[in-house]
Amino acid sequence: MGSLTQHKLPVIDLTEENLKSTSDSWLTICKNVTRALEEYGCFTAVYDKVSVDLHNAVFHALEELFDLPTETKVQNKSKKPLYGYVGQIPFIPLYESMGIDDSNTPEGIQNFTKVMWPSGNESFSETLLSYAKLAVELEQKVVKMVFESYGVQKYYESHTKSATYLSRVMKYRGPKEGETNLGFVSHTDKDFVTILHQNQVDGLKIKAKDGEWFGVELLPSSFIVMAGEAAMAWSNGRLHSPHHRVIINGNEARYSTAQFSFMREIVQVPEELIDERHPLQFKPFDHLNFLEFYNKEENRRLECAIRTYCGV
Ligand SMILES: O=C(O)CCC(=O)C(=O)O
Ligand SMILES: [Fe+2]
Repeated sequence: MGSLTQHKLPVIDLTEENLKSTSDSWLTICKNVTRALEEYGCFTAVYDKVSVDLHNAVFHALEELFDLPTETKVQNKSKKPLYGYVGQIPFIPLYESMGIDDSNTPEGIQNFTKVMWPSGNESFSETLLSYAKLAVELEQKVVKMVFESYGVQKYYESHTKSATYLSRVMKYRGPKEGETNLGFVSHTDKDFVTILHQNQVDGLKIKAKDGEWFGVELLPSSFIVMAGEAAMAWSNGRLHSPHHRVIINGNEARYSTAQFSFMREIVQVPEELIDERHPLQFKPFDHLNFLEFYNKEENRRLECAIRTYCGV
């Protein structure tokens, strides 16, 4: 049955220029951001710090990366669960991805680059690092806004210090005749906040709370900001971590980047977010241990892994 609601993802202008010139107060914008993350679990952020040139450079760099032989790409490995190469999976044949740990630091990028190009690739490293730093800025801006709107800004600094970033870079090739167009299966992110960006090929689908799936169209200056299960637990269930998947229509390859934030320190619900109307829903948890838990075969299909892991 079709729904009467035509969902459209909220679009929030987070450019410096808009934040300076809008008649809305800072707190109003913070509340709009938080409301979008409560209602849809994500929104489209307009953010022009990533120039069109940098956007183009990132996706050229990713074409060069994915053109490497599979034997090289599978060398992207990590001790951490879910951090390395993913691809060659029969039920999602279009999908391939690699993880760059600490992508916002020169060391993180270099560690990745030297595995892919043992003799170095300065332009790849520079491009990806510049991009990751700006994506982290966007993530931190959004997290600050959420903390302020909940009146818990006093925890913002320690939260930021605890955050580490993983960039997952992805390629979805166009489907061949008769092949599935499912790019990636429905899932929720397991991190705190994800920043998604893509080349000119759309494909991301979001599941609204009423169960309806809807598509997202993105410009080079727009990013999807999405709450992961860790943010949902931290907010004591206020923020929504949405199911999403990727469907590829047409033959053009889609490239995208997902920047995930993971916490080094124990994550816990601020006491300000617990009261009679909002009793504690999640015990304090270790983010990396949660990933280990989710990585186990028997836990991969849980409806809400974080609730099973540390729900009260
Ligand atoms: O490619 C995309 O737009 C989404 C990727 C995604 O959902 C993920 O890596 O968790
Ligand atoms: Fe995702």
